[in-house]
Amino acid sequence: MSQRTLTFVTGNIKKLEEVKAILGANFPFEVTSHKLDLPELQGEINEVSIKKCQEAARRLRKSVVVEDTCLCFNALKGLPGPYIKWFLEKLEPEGLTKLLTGWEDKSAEAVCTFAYCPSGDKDVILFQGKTAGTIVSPRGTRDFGWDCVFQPDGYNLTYAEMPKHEKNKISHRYKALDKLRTYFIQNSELP
Ligand SMILES: O=P(O)(O)OP(=O)(O)OP(=O)(O)OC[C@H]1O[C@@H](n2cnc3c(O)ncnc32)[C@H](O)[C@@H]1O
Ligand SMILES: [Mg+2]
Repeated sequence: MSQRTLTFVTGNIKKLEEVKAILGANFPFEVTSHKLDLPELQGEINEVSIKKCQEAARRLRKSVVVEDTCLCFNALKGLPGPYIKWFLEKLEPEGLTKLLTGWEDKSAEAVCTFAYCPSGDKDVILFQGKTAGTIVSPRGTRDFGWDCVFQPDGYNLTYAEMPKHEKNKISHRYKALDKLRTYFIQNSELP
């Protein structure tokens, strides 16, 4: 019997790896990916995800899942937030740490938002997960975004120093996918 598929639209291979590892074999849908670097509008976190999802569904003409990840510094009232990609690209991980030099508060929140746009439907369903942590000087591997500067609360290791399966048990992405998984198991006739 062929398994139903869920199309995850992303230009980021590391995200896709984590999504597959976290959902694992028991997820009732096969996750296939479509590489598309979508335009990301400015706005609040949920708004960015909703627009991104609608655009992906419009372009591919089918139901899709997209994901947007934010890194929010509390001292900066949530910035860089959805703009973290561009901050990271220009400043590199060292620069992210330096951004907080003038502030005592180094706390931050990693926020992951999956958005599901059922085919032909304007309504977008969001699944969000948050993990609190501290911004530190870079430590660990450099293979995924800002992992080397984010130390989750309760750990002495940055995400980049943790084995992948440890990160995947506590991460912002894990928490969001847990909600998405529950939804798709309860609505297994979708998409
Ligand atoms: O095509 P999409 O899915 O949008 O992929 P992207 O790489 O553009 O990703 P975002 O727009 O969500 O921007 C988030 C930025 O944060 C990085 N990032 C996302 N998840 C991360 C994680 O779990 N750990 C570290 N960096 C992460 C990612 O590499 C980007 O630089
Ligand atoms: Mg993006």
